[in-house]
Amino acid sequence: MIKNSIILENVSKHYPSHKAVTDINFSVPEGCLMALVGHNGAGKTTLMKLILGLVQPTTGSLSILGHNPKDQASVTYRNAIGFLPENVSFDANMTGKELIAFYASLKGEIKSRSLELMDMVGLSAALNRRYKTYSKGMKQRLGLAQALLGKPRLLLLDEPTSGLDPAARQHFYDIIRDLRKDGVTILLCSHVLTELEAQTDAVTVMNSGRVVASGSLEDLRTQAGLPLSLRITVQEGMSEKIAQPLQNQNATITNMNGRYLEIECAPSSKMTMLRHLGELGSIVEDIELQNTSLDQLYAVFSDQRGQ
Ligand SMILES: Nc1ncnc2c1ncn2[C@@H]1O[C@H](COP(=O)(O)OP(=O)(O)OP(=O)(O)O)[C@@H](O)[C@H]1O
Repeated sequence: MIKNSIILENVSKHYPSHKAVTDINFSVPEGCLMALVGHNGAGKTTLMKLILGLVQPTTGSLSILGHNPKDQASVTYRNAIGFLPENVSFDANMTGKELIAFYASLKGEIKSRSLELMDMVGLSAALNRRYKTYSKGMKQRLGLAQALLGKPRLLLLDEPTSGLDPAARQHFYDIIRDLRKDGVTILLCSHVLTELEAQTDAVTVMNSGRVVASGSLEDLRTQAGLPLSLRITVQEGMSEKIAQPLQNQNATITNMNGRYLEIECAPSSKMTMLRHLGELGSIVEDIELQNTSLDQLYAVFSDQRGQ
């Protein structure tokens, strides 16, 4: 049976001045990477705070690694949670080595492991430099090393790649992949949808404090109902000849020249369309299926108000 590391049932957090999140339902299976996306102020950080037990829900219930964050009697499970906040900040005058040693001692982690983590995030050469001399990307990487102390089973990462250059981003996702191989569950907030697309198992889209869509990219593509795009390469001069038969199959031609046709069709008629193209034999030289990107899906769902 699939175990869920995070379960939220009808969770709301209403402040006197603002309804931060309303009636949230979603779960994250063990070992899954769930991306949480939404406009500024959509409620993503509030959800993370609820999961961490830093704020209590106005209504609804949460189960985090099998525990209710409200339950003060079972705080030890929190050692299995790592958190990287959006704006990491540490004591400016301490060195990286001193800082990681301090957080390691709080988590009961041995010193050698903290140095191993600093090496993993590429900060070995900066161990003896003061935090205030670190670049934004280095600060972020120190934050990640801190979040990984104590071998967490659940990681909450709020905009983890902000300030990282492309190589450091790549390195960050390499670390994430290794953690996932070990079964770590990850909830990651980000505005950088293009880089998330290849990394996530599932996406939850929030808008105005509500979940407007949640599921795998495939689920979201189905829910969005956007047409499927195909780019077809044909023998020179043959595009016009096959345009009409394709239109007869309910395809819409969006672009065409002698060698190429771009068409859109309903996702449900994908196989019919592919079979039809197969029957055209050697006229068709190549077919490229263009999946709806997370950016396009986000545009669809973020325009919707919560359900
Ligand atoms: N303690 C609070 N009291 C009142 N309103 C709050 C409080 N905390 C958050 N809010 C409001 O709740 C809404 C959701 O905030 P939250 O920080 O969760 O959004 P977010 O999706 O993380 O945004 P961002 O992407 O900008 O970080 C915002 O309108 C915010 O002003």
